[in-house]
Amino acid sequence: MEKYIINGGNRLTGEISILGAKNAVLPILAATVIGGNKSIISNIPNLRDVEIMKEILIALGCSVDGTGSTMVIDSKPLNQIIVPEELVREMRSSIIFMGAMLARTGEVIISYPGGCEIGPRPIDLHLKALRNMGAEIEESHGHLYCKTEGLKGADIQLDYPSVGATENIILAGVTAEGTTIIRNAAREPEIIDLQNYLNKSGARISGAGTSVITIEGVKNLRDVTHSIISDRIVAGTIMTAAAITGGDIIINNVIVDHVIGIIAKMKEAGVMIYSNGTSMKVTGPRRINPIEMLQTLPYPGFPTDMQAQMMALLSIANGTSIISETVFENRFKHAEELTRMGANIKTFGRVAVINGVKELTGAKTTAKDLRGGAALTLAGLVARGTTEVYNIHHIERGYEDLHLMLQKLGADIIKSN
Ligand SMILES: CC(=O)N[C@H]1[C@@H](OP(=O)(O)OP(=O)(O)OC[C@H]2O[C@@H](n3ccc(=O)[nH]c3=O)[C@H](O)[C@@H]2O)O[C@H](CO)[C@@H](O)[C@@H]1O
Ligand SMILES: C=C(OP(=O)(O)O)C(=O)O
Repeated sequence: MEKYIINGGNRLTGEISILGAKNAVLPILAATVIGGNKSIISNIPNLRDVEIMKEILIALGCSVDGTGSTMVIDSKPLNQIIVPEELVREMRSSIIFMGAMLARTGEVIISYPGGCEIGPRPIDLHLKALRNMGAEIEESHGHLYCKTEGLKGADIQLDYPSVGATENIILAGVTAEGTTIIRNAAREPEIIDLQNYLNKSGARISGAGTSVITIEGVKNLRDVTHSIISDRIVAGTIMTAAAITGGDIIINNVIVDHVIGIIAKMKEAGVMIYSNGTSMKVTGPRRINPIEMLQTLPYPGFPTDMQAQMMALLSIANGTSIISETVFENRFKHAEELTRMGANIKTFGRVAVINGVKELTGAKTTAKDLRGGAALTLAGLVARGTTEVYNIHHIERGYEDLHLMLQKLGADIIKSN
């Protein structure tokens, strides 16, 4: 089983460039099946989740080609309606094939999605919306049998601005008859990237990035070339690496607008940040300030995907911080692991109280999920002695060679068997 071994204490300095966003590329790859067209997608990070998406596309009959960070997908030869269960169970984003395949073939058999265990993660909002659009969905033994005689535009009010449900509805609406309106839609930047990709191929979508999205159904999609936006959560993770080590890092190829919520909280913690559109200089203070209240919220609120990393940072703050996790029910598994490293953290349901300690000490820890694993790695950078992070396959779902990025910035970290 692969692990990271980190000898803490190095101040991280240097320059790094951020790659494409996992949460943007995954729904876009699912969307490539809709048109029976060719999509050339660039700036794709090399991640386990991307690999699984690729395997699903191939299993559905699509041709998938390309080198390095560019993928060429031709969905014309698609000839299957079953999305393989063992792949669907690997990650959450596989559920986006439901909307995409209903749009393409009017039929799909898919199981309940897997992914990080950070709460129950139901898909009721997806199912309700797709049923409203004319899909018949039967659930049996963990499988969803979905069929439609033809999707129809609908006016959909989401009870919660779910990212995945918003994406599924957009995809179902692309070639549906008439107009689909999503109210209380998720406003994440990755939704805008999905809209941009689809519109380049001839879809007629507007409003992504706001809470009302309108999709006018079209008959056909054409070939398309698209470059994925950079990953705001990887950028935030590297910002935390600078902050936690008292380092000084220039982060390039970041869309600063997408990390404003993260910058605000980092500044509260005493981190110095200078930015100019696509670059940031992040300098950690001598001692981190506590944050009175950090609450995770749908975008543009503070991202839940940065909560664990911030907890690692605040564990060495000069005082007490409170984190309230409002998005997922069970996303504090890293707290117990950080405690092994000397952190003083108490959790009460969805609230964590972090009493900052002067120093963390190296320990054997286990990544329980993707961002929790990143948080342990960050803590290891500053801990006295050696930290081992096990189960790094979780981390590799969302970070391309995190250890190499950190090595480049001066960290003493290796990946080992
Ligand atoms: C691949 C991807 O883009 N993943 C992101 C996406 O996940 P994902 O799309 O799964 O997140 P959602 O926005 O759908 O989920 C947010 C909350 O809504 C609940 N919910 C969701 C759908 C539903 O039908 N019913 C329901 O109750 C979920 O259980 C959760 O508590 O957004 C999350 C919230 O920003 C991020 O943490 C994930 O990194
Ligand atoms: C929870 C995450 O991803 P997913 O929705 O793919 O599990 C994440 O990126 O932190």
